[in-house]
Amino acid sequence: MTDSAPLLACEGLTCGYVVGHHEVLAVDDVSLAVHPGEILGITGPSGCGKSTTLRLISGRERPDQGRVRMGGVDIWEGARRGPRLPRPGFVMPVFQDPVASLNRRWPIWRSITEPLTVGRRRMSTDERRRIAREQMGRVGLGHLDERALPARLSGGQAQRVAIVRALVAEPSLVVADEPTAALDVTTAAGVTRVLREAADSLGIALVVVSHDRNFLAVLADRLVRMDHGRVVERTSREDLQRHDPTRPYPGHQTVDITPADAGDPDLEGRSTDAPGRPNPSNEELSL
Ligand SMILES: Nc1ncnc2c1ncn2[C@@H]1O[C@H](COP(=O)(O)OP(=O)(O)OP(=O)(O)O)[C@@H](O)[C@H]1O
Repeated sequence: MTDSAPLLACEGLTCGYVVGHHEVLAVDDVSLAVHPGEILGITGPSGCGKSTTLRLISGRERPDQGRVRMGGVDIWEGARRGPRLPRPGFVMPVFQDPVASLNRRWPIWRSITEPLTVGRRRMSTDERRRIAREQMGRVGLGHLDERALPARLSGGQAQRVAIVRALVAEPSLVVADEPTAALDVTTAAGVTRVLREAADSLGIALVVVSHDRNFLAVLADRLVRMDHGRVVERTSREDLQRHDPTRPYPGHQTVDITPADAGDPDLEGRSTDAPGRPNPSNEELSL
């Protein structure tokens, strides 16, 4: 893992918005990288630039300055309209509000398999329903009717559907913005296991934004903390887990925040030693 090239490498990302007569610098010189199978957490107070960073690194928004490279390719170099992703479905999003992220008029089989139809062969309804059922079974939703509408699902069920939808076309990168914020603790733990499994068994890289540092301490391999648009702290998983989670995090080890191509710890890969990683023992959750 440590020898692998970063799947996502961002350097010097800067993004501002004009609000009235002022410019808000939402993201200020952010550099980070993620490797296949790695989960990077981004945390920080409200308004510090987490969601904007996620939009920039997933190609949903163009930075004012800086580069976003996916699979070694600068996605904005020479781009006239949208980003030039390595392939369709290379990056998939998971949003905070799972029900709102699904088309409320579509049965869930249609939402789950919709990414499979983009730029690919036509698939019959029967085939799509079969695939949806198969995918649902893998995240503990095998008992649900794939013809149900999202309104029939609980928040946790809807988020699993949204995650399956994000994973079905085998993305290389999944970006998730507060994926458990709308869920209770138990449901959130199930969703956390599904995300971890996606990284471990499918080698998918994940970038997860959350204001909840304890949640990220369990899920992520590395954590960056942002404040006022900047990365102010980078923490390894080992450092996170050395700390008693029942107490607030004091100043744990702060490492350098130099640009990604100048010896950035983000580019040096993840640690494989992850003692506190949630154990995805539930077979149903296996992806
Ligand atoms: N489309 C936009 N237009 C104007 N200002 C924006 C826009 N998007 C973000 N901002 C501003 O940029 C700053 C960073 O916002 P962002 O949503 O990225 O922060 P955040 O850390 O995700 O916040 P939260 O945790 O509350 O969602 C904020 O001051 C916000 O008001």
